[in-house]
Amino acid sequence: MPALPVSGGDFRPYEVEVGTGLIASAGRRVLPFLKNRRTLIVTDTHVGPLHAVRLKEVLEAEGIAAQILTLPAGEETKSWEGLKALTDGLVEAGLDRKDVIIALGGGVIGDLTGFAAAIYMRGIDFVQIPTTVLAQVDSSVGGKTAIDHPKGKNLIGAFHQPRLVLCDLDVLATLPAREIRCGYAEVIKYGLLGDKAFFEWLEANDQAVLALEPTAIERAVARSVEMKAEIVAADEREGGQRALLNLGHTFGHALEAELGFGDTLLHGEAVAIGMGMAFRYSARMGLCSQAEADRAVAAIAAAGLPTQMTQIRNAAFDADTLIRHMGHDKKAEGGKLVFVLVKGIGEAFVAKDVSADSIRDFLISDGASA
Ligand SMILES: NC(=O)c1ccc[n+]([C@@H]2O[C@H](COP(=O)([O-])OP(=O)(O)OC[C@H]3O[C@@H](n4cnc5c(N)ncnc54)[C@H](O)[C@@H]3O)[C@@H](O)[C@H]2O)c1
Ligand SMILES: O=C(O)C(=O)C[C@@H](O)[C@H](O)[C@H](O)COP(=O)(O)O
Ligand SMILES: [Zn+2]
Repeated sequence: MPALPVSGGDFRPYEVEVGTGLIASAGRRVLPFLKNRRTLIVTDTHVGPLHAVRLKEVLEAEGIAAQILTLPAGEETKSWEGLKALTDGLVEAGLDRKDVIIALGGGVIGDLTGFAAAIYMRGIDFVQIPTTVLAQVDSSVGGKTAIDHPKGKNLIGAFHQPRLVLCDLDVLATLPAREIRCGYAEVIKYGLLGDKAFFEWLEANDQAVLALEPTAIERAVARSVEMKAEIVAADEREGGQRALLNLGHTFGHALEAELGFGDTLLHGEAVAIGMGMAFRYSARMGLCSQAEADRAVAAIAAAGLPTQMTQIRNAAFDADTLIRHMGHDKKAEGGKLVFVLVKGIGEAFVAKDVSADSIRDFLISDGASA
């Protein structure tokens, strides 16, 4: 399929390639961006043994000197410690401003490498080779890079767009089923926030997407990237409509923060629950019909994703503690919470007039403790 452009915004345009055999031809594809014919591949301990050596060989066959830096797999690496290890590695590798780093991994490696690229020598280029469904459909595109802070998700970061994104569908074959479901949460998010026809296609094809059937996964990734590219081009810095990509995230990030950013609750699962909550809250407030909310929740659950915080653990989450976490949400303005709510499936909007009391009442009705 033709490359998808991310262009039209106030940033240097770039392309997202979606297809098979992209790592096999990565040397030729990244070469135009490498002035020094050398690079550092940043990966993690799961992806490295599976895909990094092959990428290095492909690059070397094109005359590109490639080193590999492997960081521990998992959300914990999106931290000051992970950033220190990576920036130390960049210094040790002697990379200069004309060099390009390659992020080979999921959203953790992509967000961390993008942030390191944004600050190393005040900014060098990077290429994204996302290896999870989630990273292909969401995190590799759009230039949000960050690490987590114990108080909140992605609190330390920068906008820094990649030069190129290669979404090689072949690498998804080694992905655990739980991670495929996490990626699906961000895929269905696009339908829920702004494309009811895509949502309906997903309702009918969810199992084919989850089974990575070639035409289904290609369509799911391509449509997601297309929607993200359009929104990012219109509003790179989230002054307005980019916030729609945050559907489910105010609730989801609060749950992630409360659980300490480990693997008890993965980001995609948190977003799945958060979207369930956003639809239930919207229905409770009379903004959307109960039938639409039930349909959205049923479609998320049909993919084997959780939709309620009561599914995470037996002990109830404390409503006020969750609201405190929400206070660290980057959408909050002057201490007021901002939520992405819905009028129906495919009709998300940004709500700035949400009272903390109504959220508290909702959280308690949804399983939190008072
Ligand atoms: N920047 C953005 O716009 C954006 C968007 C969405 C999510 N995110 C961030 O992305 C992160 C989540 O990303 P993720 O879900 O990709 O998690 P991840 O990077 O932790 O990857 C998930 C797991 O799969 C493993 N893995 C990755 N590719 C594999 C492969 N091909 N085969 C086998 N194992 C593989 C990883 O080692 C890890 O254990 C979160 O930190 C989230 O905040 C950022
Ligand atoms: O690209 C965006 O914009 C998003 O909101 C995509 C989200 O899926 C992603 O999780 C993002 O990292 C959240 O951003 P944050 O600004 O809420 O930390
Ligand atoms: Zn997300």
